[in-house]
Amino acid sequence: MREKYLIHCPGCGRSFPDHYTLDCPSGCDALLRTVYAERRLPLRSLPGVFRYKEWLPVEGHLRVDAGPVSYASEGLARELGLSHLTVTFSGYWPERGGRMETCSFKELEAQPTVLRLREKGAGVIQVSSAGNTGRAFCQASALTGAPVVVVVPASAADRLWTTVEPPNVCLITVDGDYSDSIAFGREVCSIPGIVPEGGAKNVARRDGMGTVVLDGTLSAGRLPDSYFQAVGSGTGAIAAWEAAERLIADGRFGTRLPALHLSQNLPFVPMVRAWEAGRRDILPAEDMPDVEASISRVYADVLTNRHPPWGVRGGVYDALAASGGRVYAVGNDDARSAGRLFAETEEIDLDPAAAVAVASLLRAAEEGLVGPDERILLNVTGGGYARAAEDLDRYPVEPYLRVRAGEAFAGDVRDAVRGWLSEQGVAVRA
Ligand SMILES: Cc1ncc(COP(=O)(O)O)c(C=O)c1O
Repeated sequence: MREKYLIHCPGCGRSFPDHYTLDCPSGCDALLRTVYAERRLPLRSLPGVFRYKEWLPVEGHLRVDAGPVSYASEGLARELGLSHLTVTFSGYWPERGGRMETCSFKELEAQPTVLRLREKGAGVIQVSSAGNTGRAFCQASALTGAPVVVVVPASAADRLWTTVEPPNVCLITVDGDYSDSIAFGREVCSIPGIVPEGGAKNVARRDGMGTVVLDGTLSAGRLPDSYFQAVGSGTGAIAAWEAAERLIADGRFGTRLPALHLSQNLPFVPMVRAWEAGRRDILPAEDMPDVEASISRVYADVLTNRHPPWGVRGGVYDALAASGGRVYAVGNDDARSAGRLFAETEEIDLDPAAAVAVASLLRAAEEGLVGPDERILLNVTGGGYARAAEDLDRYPVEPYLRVRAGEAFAGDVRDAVRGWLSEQGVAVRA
């Protein structure tokens, strides 16, 4: 039987079967990609994101309604003088079919990732997050029963909730920032049986996010000329580029890559600075000066990733270069007023990150960086929190362990996580 997909390394050119593979076995510094046997996108009559199952690295599917929804904008499009604006919305908006109950596109990543891991029998997944990603994985855990270890800064713990109970989550809060949580999460993965979710390296995350471009393109009938998104790690932007390449190879939707228009929130804009300086490297002193202070001042704090996959082969720099893209540094006031404008014209509330993307579109339209008749895809990466609060139950995820920044992952702390793992029926070696 032919394989549904293979993993391909753009570094050495080798292709191989997937064993939940995150890195090239030859050690190449490149993001691995999936290559699907089906070149033409077949659609499945399945719910949510699994409609695009043939281009997801999974065999089965989950019975979950959460997927991207796309529509031709009228209100915002009129306001901006754009004749072909497609909005692809990830969040809770039942009137439009939006059923992502944790309200962000991180559910597009979490569902195929949890399923891929289960199918490959790779172990229990570990996720470090500042909020939306962790919440999406808690929800995936609650829906599937899959055990998940989530590490977050203590200040973000109240962002972790689900709309169904109970998630099977070992929540560890770290009394420090997002970087401390990432460092602690790495140590947790030293326990055999716990595997890192892999971030941008994980093809299930990228292909899940790439469904935004699939959905927006099918809705509009052809590939967009321009694609707008706010970026923190930029994984969604890489995913958009890869999905667009697949649609070009499909042959039915156009031949040109959409230009990526990527935005970050001032004053923390490392990718904007590195791009404007024409650099493949992010230099902390130049691109992230006063890092703690600037992170504390942004409106959309989910965009404050200090280690984005920028210069790696197949990363964000390459995606911008290949597509002839642009970057935008958006101030808090502009983001807030763009969020209000969206709520007035489209009638749904936005995640602050999505408001940053809308602000970049406003600027592009005002400055003529996009033409009035261009076909535009706006990736609204999160929203509908107010709507969800009216309709849905909310179950907070309680911390299982609380640790200090820099605390060693040893002794009682390590034993506690091992104890939790064995409760899940995972064999834990000494
Ligand atoms: C709502 C929302 N939009 C955009 C982003 C940026 O995504 P990425 O970090 O993959 O670039 C995030 C990241 O958490 C997010 O939660």
